[in-house]
Amino acid sequence: MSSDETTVSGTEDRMAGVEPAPGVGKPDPILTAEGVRRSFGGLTAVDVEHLEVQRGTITALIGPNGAGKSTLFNLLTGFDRVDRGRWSFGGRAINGRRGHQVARSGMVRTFQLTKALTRMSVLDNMLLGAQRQFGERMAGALWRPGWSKQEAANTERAMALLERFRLADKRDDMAGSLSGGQRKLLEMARSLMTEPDMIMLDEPMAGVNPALVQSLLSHITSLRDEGRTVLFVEHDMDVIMGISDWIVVLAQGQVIAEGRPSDIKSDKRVIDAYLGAQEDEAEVREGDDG
Ligand SMILES: Nc1ncnc2c1ncn2[C@@H]1O[C@H](COP(=O)(O)OP(=O)(O)OP(=O)(O)O)[C@@H](O)[C@H]1O
Repeated sequence: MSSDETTVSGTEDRMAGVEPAPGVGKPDPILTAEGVRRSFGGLTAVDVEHLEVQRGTITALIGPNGAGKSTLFNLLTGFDRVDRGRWSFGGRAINGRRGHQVARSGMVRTFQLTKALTRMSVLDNMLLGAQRQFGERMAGALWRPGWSKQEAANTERAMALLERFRLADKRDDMAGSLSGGQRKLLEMARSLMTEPDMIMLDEPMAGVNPALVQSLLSHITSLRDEGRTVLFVEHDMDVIMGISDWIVVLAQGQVIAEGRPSDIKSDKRVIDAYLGAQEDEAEVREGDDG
C-alpha cells in the first residue's frame, strides 16, 4: 500500500464497494438531497436528481465555471430558495430552513470576509461566529443571567481555535490586515465556533500564497480526521485530487459523475466537460509565461 493510500485508508473502507456513478447511494450519508432545482429566469442553474454525501469524508464538488456549484451550496445551506426539492442532514429534513437554522443543525459554510468584517479584530470575527448559538437574541440586551459565562466560554473557545490555526498572535489585529491564506484560516476557524458536524468550504485555496497551501490542506484533513464531514468547492486540480476521498462533478447544474479521484481522472464525460478545458487553459497559461 502506498503512503497516499495509507492516509485515507479509514475513509476508503467506508467507500468500499460504492460504485462511481452519478447519484449513487452511500453507506452512511450525512446529507441526502433529492430533486433540488433552482432556475434564474430561463436558466436552470441547479437540477440535481439525487446526491448523497458520505459522513466523515472529504468530498469535492467540482465543475466548469457556471456549473452551479455555488448555487447548490447556497441552496443546501439555506442562503437561497429552491424552486423545488428536499434534503436532509443527519436524517432530518432541513429544506426550507434559513441559514442560521441550518448552521444550528450542524452544517456550516465558510464565508469570505465582507468589508464590515475586515474592519473588526480577528477575535471579534471569531466571537461573531459563535453568535448563532446564543447571541442573536442578545443584541441590545445589557445583561442577562448566563451572558458573561457564555461570553467567557466563547472567548476561550475562540482563543483555542486561534491557537490551532496559528492566528493567536493576530487576535487584536484587524481581519483586513491578514494575508489571503490567513483569511482562509480565519474563515475556517470561525466556522468551527459552533462545533459543526459538517463544514462546507467555498474555494479554500483561492488567493492563497503557495507557502500556506500545505498548512491549509493539513487543516482540512484534520477536520475529517476528527470526525467531521467536509464538502468543498475548488478549482485547483492538484488540491482536489490530493485530498478528496470522493469527487462529485457538476456540469450545467447536473451531477455528471462521482467517484474517487482515480475514477474521475479517467472519466470521459468529465474530461470532455471539464478536465480537458482545464488542461487547455493551463497550456495557454504556460505559453503566456514562456
Ligand atoms: N443570483 C443569480 N441571478 C441570476 N443568475 C445567477 C444567479 N446566481 C447564479 N446565476 C447563474 O447560475 C449559473 C450557475 O452559477 P454558479 O455561480 O452557481 O456556478 P459555479 O459553478 O459556482 O461557477 P464558478 O465556478 O464560476 O464560481 C450561472 O449561469 C450563473 O450566471
